[in-house]
Amino acid sequence: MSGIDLTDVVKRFGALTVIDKVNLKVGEGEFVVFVGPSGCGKSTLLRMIAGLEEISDGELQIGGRRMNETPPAERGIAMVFQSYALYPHMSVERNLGFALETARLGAGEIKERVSKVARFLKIEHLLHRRPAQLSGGQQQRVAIGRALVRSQKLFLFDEPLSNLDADLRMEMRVEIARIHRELKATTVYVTHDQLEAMTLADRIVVLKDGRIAQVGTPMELYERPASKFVASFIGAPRMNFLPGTLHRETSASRLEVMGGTHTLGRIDYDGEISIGLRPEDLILGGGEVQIPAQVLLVEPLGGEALVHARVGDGQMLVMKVQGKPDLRPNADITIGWMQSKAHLFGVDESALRAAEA
Ligand SMILES: Nc1ncnc2c1ncn2[C@@H]1O[C@H](COP(=O)(O)OP(=O)(O)OP(=O)(O)O)[C@@H](O)[C@H]1O
Repeated sequence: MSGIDLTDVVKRFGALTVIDKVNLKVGEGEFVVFVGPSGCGKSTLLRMIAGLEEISDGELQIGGRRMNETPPAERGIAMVFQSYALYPHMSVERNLGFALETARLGAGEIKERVSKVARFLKIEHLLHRRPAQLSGGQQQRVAIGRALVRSQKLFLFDEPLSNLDADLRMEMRVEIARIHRELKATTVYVTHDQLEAMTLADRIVVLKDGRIAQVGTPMELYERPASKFVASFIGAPRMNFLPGTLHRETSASRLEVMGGTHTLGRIDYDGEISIGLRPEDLILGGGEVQIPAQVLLVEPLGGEALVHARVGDGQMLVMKVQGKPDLRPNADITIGWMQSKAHLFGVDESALRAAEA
């Protein structure tokens, strides 16, 4: 039993509240990723689950048992940090087996478990090296191996890949996904990296100022962000925002944007809004709603390109298009979108939805 249950969990450092009544259930075997801006409390919350930070208020249960007062070593967790924290003077083999030595397992069993994990992570050929003789990716594999060797049911990762270059990050991301698929351990993972969050998570928890802004599957957060904050946080390049106005009428709403007026399904809201448009949902020279724009810059990315354009009185938009469009700076273009792809946010920044038909 390794599900996690956080109830009204609070963390204060002196007068500063950094985790503010968080409620969250992580199911057994689930992979949950914490994301949010720097300082929002991701690591603190993870460290509270690990027992490395005390819980000021509220309750933490793991596997249905209260853990607030339980020391880290007795929580049944394995943690992998950004800094690999390997022992520099020990071989990879001893680094992997050290926790088992301190748990007083016999030499035969330690050797067996270490070689099984080394085989699983494809680091058997490195067992006799010291950490300094390994690449960053290899060191991180050893750090993960050290967590695996203890056969815990709950894994906590704190930005484990952020010291690696882009290629290695991708390789290790695939590796972590494989480990989770095969071992099905409950996993909580903190990252800054969109791609890691979107590809690894069963559910993403978006934190803001020590509170949960939204919890959902990656696609739920991408397709139905609950607020402008979540919308701008999930997706790369970031969502564009244009100012607009909604007028509620008897059976429909009228949307004004950049001088044009459009009819939408009825939304129970009147007044100024922000229209959120993902770069990949903008259409060059098409769409139900179209606005004039001027090209600023085209960035070719290979199979696709980012077109930066100016609309209205100096507002900027980024559009993702397939191939390499033949557009010069200052060219006049039309940018459009389908109504169903526009995300509308009220002045309080929460998402506005059309009334169900
Ligand atoms: N020991 C401490 N004493 C006082 N304040 C702390 C302590 N540790 C963390 N904080 C504060 O708690 C808040 C949350 O920090 P935390 O490291 O959890 O954020 P984070 O979301 O993980 O940030 P980052 O993405 O930059 O790692 C920050 O405002 C931080 O300054």
